[in-house]
Amino acid sequence: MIELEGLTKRYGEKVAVNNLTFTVHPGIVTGFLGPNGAGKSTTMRMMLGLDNPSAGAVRVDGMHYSQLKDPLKYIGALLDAKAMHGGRSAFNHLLCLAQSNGIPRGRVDEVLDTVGLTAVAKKKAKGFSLGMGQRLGIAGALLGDPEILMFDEPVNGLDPEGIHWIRNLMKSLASQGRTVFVSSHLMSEMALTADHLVVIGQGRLLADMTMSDFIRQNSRSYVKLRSPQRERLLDVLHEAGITAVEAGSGTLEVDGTSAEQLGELAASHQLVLHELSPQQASLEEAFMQLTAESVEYHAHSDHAGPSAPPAAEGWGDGWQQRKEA
Ligand SMILES: Nc1ncnc2c1ncn2[C@@H]1O[C@H](COP(=O)(O)OP(=O)(O)OP(=O)(O)O)[C@@H](O)[C@H]1O
Repeated sequence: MIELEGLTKRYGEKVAVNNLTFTVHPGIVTGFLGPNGAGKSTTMRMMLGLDNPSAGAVRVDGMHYSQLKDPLKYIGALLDAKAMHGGRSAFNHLLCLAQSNGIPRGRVDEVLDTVGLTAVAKKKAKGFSLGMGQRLGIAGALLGDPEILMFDEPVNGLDPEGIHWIRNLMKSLASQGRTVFVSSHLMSEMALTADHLVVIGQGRLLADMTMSDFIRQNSRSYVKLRSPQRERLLDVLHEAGITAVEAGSGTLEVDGTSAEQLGELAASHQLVLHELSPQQASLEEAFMQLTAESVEYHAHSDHAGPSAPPAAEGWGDGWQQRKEA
């Protein structure tokens, strides 16, 4: 596992990472999320001993990175896929890494095969596409057969087949009992891959919980109801002390009561329902709700009126209005 304790990084006045304490556990994929500039890369660099913390510590299997003998056998990482000697072939790049970490030569062919680069193993890395570079970086991470893997934006530049491949790779690494820690801005992808989430904003820890708890706690869940006996249904709900909000097109929305309870209530009054559907926000909506206040860099649309909110805050405002309705 990886343990962070009070991890802090200051660049002059700027506190890039602010007193982060959390543990990344084995056997699951942990997603690492945060808006641009939140401090994800800085945190990952400190986890790998590439940057020194201003305060606090990171332990990998109970040790500091610098104490690990042949670190690639403990922790494999993809941080910046372009950070390699472009003049070397893919094979030679991996061979150099293997030789400097006491890893057998035969492992190079194995990882090239795993990432699908065997056919271009002798080609120079500088001629590689972004996606091929990502695959080579992933091969480097897998080289030492480590128990801990860290990937910073691993699907960057990959085509849909490549994205599918990396998703399955991460899940299978976790199912083998390894610790998998991955950052990504692609929320739909993260929702499909991660079991657990660590979310930071402006360097601070905002959430450390399972994917389902995160979505539940940071979004509005409600039940959508439609009935040809709408007025009667409204009366029944009112009598039961349940508040329903009219959402247009004859649809009602109810907070705080389960679909099961609503269905049974309707049935006990012999009311016909055309729709009874629990609604849950997506990871993206939950993420934007939680991080709206810690987004540093807002995009402003030229077409939006002066009173239009920044894109990242739009959902939050709308949600508040709906919640209050
Ligand atoms: N070497 C540095 N010197 C000064 N400031 C830095 C340095 N490295 C990072 N920062 C600042 O620290 C903050 C965190 O940056 P970091 O790259 O860790 O964020 P991030 O979450 O990885 O962002 P992104 O999602 O955009 O990649 C940013 O405000 C950044 O400008």
